[in-house]
Amino acid sequence: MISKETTAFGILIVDRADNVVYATGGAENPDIRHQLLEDLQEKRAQGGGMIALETQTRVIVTFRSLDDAVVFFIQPVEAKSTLFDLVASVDFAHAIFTYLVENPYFSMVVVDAQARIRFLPVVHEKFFGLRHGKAIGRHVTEVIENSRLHEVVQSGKAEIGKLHKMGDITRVVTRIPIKENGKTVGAIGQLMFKEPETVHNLSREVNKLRSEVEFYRNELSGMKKDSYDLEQMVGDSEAMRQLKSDIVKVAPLHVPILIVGESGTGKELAAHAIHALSLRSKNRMIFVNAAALPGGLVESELFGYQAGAFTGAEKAGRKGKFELADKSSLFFDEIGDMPAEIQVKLLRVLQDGMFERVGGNQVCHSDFRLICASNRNFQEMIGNGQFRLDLYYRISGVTIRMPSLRERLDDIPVLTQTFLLAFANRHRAPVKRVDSRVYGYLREQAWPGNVRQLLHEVEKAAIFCDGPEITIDNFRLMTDIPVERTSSPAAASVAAPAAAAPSFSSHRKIQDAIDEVEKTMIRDAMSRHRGNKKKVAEELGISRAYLYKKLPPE
Ligand SMILES: Nc1ncnc2c1ncn2[C@@H]1O[C@H](COP(=O)(O)OP(=O)(O)OP(=O)(O)O)[C@@H](O)[C@H]1O
Repeated sequence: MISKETTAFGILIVDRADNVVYATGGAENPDIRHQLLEDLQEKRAQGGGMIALETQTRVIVTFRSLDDAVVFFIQPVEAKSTLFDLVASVDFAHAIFTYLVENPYFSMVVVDAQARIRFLPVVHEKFFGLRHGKAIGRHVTEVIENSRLHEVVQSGKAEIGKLHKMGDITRVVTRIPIKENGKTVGAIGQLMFKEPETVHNLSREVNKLRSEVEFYRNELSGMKKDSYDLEQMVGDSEAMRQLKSDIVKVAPLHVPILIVGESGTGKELAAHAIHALSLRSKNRMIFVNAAALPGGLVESELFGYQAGAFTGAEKAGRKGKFELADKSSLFFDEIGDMPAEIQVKLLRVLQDGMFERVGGNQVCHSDFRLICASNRNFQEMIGNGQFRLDLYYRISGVTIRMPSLRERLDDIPVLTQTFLLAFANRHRAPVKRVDSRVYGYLREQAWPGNVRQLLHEVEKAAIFCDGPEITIDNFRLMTDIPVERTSSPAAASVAAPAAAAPSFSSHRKIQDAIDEVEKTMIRDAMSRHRGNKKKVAEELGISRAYLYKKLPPE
């Protein structure tokens, strides 16, 4: 039977000859005493430590070996004590506690319920110029300038990350009330950051990230709302004015539109504008990239599938792109890259909007408005059997041709400024000015990658420009710009349905040389970017689909 005292706090002192010279409280418990007296030599050698003892009650013993004795402080803990678990399972727990109280970043000032200092780490004593132990028992306000630990003891409310000014020095601290059985028994003060600048830097970083998130959120919501309109298509040249006026005319009509033009001329932007100006604009435009359709899944992607159509299919079945585009627009990008076997499958749905889901036998109907885009030469493809003539008729109710940048050099200044403004917004940086000679220089370039390439060159120049003004020197990498790749792929701005693009046979011989240069450039860029196709396409100002076509089969 263990008496009340034997489970209480206790002290045990053992002299150099291993005799117990003092035992009180928990130290009178024979079980505890027996365990503490074991391996005394080892404990002396350790100098001090912590032990978790599992007797009838749980106790934590802290011991210290002095010159002439070993002193044990016994403290009973609750059955579910986390402290006990830590000390019992980590045999270097004592070292951890020492680290926590001695390391300047963790070390804490401890005050009791009367705000008297109970513990002040040595680093703090040195900082305040106090001799060791001199602060103990004094009211915290007498020792630490501007301390608020007494307020925290009073209020019982923590103060996290507060600035603490002591003379010329400002630090960031945390003050936490310590409670036992719901009562505030003291408080601890702890240093969080030596320099408040660290916090300012962190907070600046967080604000920057926040505004970037905000920016992308706005971008995204803009995309979701399909809020693209003609304003997104920057340019006031004659060619652009004509293009915009054509778009305004055809957008509200229920005719399929084919947008042709070289890579990077803004075909996708035009598709957005057409949708935004159409009567279907309140519904989301649905996208299909014909060049990126996964082989085995083309049909289910486009037409959807019936419940249980195949293994791995979603239980409830799934809508395909045509169904999703009901009462909206369906944008088929890179339609010229559509594999022949798929082309034939599109004929019916493009004729009357009727289709069947994969695995189903019910005929569905979708009221979609078709917008297609391609940088391919349809006349050539139709001529050599790569593209079906009947499909071409169905997609090209009206053909819109995007002017290349070379045909609208007057737009270079406004495009450059637009890109610089967007760049500055994105990076939260001031907008750079442009030396007027830059525009003349830019007009002289070949721009095979069109607006996309101009965009990339302007952004690169903004990165390389250290000052507030962009000069020709900042475009030095433009020596990399490849020679002109192709001629315009298609015909007049708004063409009659059957009007295919003009032939380019007169360019054939030059074309061979161009193809050769193109091959070399792609090969070099592939090796420079270690096969990263995205980067290669970006650098060369060509679309990824085009790049895939030009790469040798793997
Ligand atoms: N008139 C313009 N005003 C502002 N930005 C433009 C304009 N035309 C093109 N751009 C920009 O150039 C880049 C390429 O445009 P987009 O993707 O619409 O071209 P694309 O003709 O569809 O290219 P691809 O044939 O390679 O798919 C985009 O970043 C786009 O925002």
